[in-house]
Amino acid sequence: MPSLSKTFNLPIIDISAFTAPDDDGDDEIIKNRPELKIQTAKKIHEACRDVGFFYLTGHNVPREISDQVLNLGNEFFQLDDKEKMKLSIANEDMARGYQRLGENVTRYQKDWHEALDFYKPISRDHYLAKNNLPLRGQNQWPTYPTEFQQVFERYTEHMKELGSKVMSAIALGLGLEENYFEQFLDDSFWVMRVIGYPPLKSAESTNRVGISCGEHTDYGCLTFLNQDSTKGALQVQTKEGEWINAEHIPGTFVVNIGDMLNVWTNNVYKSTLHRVVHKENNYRVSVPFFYEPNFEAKIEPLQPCLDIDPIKHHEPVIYGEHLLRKVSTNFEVTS
Ligand SMILES: O=C(O)CCC(=O)C(=O)O
Ligand SMILES: [Fe+2]
Repeated sequence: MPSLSKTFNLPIIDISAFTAPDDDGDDEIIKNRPELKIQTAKKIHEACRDVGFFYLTGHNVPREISDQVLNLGNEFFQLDDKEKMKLSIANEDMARGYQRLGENVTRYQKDWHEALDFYKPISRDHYLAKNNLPLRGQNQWPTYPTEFQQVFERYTEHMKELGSKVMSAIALGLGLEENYFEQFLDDSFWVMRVIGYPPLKSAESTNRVGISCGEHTDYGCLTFLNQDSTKGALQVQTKEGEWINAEHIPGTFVVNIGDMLNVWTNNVYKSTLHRVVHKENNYRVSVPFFYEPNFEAKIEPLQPCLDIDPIKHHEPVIYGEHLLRKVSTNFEVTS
């Protein structure tokens, strides 16, 4: 039976206790930082436990740059197909690069979006390169718009910094030392997708199309979604199985947790199902940044979570192996 979709307010959490620089002049934060950190960590803990999704403010990523990445993404997708296909994932490693409409699949249905994917660059002696595996290649940067690479690389630095701050808050919220996760994240195998969504109605005569992006959980650690102002596109499933809209709120990121945090917390935190159903007439752009563990990181249930429930609900996972399994089922490439 189809579920209803309605607008619902996901928690909005201010992370400035973790992000505000010591010299930014906000005396209130500087004076009360330890206490504010604990309050913030508690809010994040509750959001991760209860919904797995929240909005983030106070993140210190300049608005100008998060708007710019959306605009540059939009400009790129307006190029003609021939130009875009010059960056096809088939040129490289079947993961880094451009995927045209319908090339992404979720549960055997084509997703109605096109995308450009970037991953952490790797060296020639990386395990992936030596074993000729997917992800072994180089990122394929568009030459037009000309400032694309430079802006997205700056954005990546901001997002890695933010990812590590949110993970400090998560560590505190779980009763761990603030820097606990650093050992697993200091060489984060991040992923950044630039996604373009034509209206869903443009897919009507195409075979096996599902929705704009089929329902899924994210497979890593934390996702920071930068979405344009299109209404009603991103939907999140509540514990009750109802689909609610995660509308654009200017100046925020939508943050959700991925499967690795579900393993780390032995199911205390949920990686929540979400999907995109873009019914408006405009061309929608979103840029999710996936802040992920190191490729070699071994993820297994954490002691504070086992103190609550000693039954281990997950076997240890090596993040890179998990990633390769996921990447190999994502695309259906036709020439
Ligand atoms: O475009 C969006 O709003 C969400 C995309 C998404 O969930 C994903 O790429 O994992
Ligand atoms: Fe997602």
